[in-house]
Amino acid sequence: MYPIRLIAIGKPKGGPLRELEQHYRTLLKAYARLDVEELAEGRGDPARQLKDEAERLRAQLLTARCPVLLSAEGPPRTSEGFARWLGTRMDRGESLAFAIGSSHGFDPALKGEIKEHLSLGPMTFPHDLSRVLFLEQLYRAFSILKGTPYHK
Ligand SMILES: C[S@@+](CC[C@H](N)C(=O)[O-])C[C@H]1O[C@@H](n2cnc3c(N)ncnc32)[C@H](O)[C@@H]1O
Repeated sequence: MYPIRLIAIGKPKGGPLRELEQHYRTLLKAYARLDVEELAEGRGDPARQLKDEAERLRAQLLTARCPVLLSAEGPPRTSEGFARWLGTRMDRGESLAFAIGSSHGFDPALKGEIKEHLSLGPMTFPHDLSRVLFLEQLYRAFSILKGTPYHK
C-alpha cells in the first residue's frame, strides 16, 4: 500500500459529504495507506490567518518529497494525466502530501514555495467538497493505473 497524506485545514461538517468521503476512503484502502490530517483554521484577519495556517502546513508538507497544494489555479490536468503523474511519483518512491486550504485558500508565500499545484477544475469548490472530489480522483487514478473497469 502506497502511503499518501492529505492535510486539510478545517474539519468537514457531518452529513452526505462526510459519508461520501468515508466511501472513497474505504475504496482507497485497496491501493493506498491514506492518512488524513486536519489542522485548525488560523485566527485573526485573513492575512494573519493564512500566515498562521502556512506555518503549520509547512511543518507537515515539507517533510514530504513531493508536497502538493490543491488549488483551482493549478494547471488543468485530465484524470489520465493525474494517474500518469501519480504513477511516476510512486515509481520513484516519492512521499506524497496533498493539502487543501481554508476558506481563504493558501498564503501567497506558501503558494510560491510549493511548486506542485493540483487543480480539480477552474471553478472554486468548498473545502469539504474538494476533499471528496480529490479522493474520488485519487481512487480513479489508481483504477486507471491498475486497469480496473471503474474508469471508462
Ligand atoms: C473555498 S476554497 C478557497 C477559496 C479561496 N478563495 C482560494 O483562493 O483558494 C477551499 C480550498 O478548497 C480547495 N479547492 C477549491 N476549489 C478547488 C479546485 N477547483 N481545485 C483544487 N482545489 C480546490 C483548495 O485547496 C482551497 O484552498
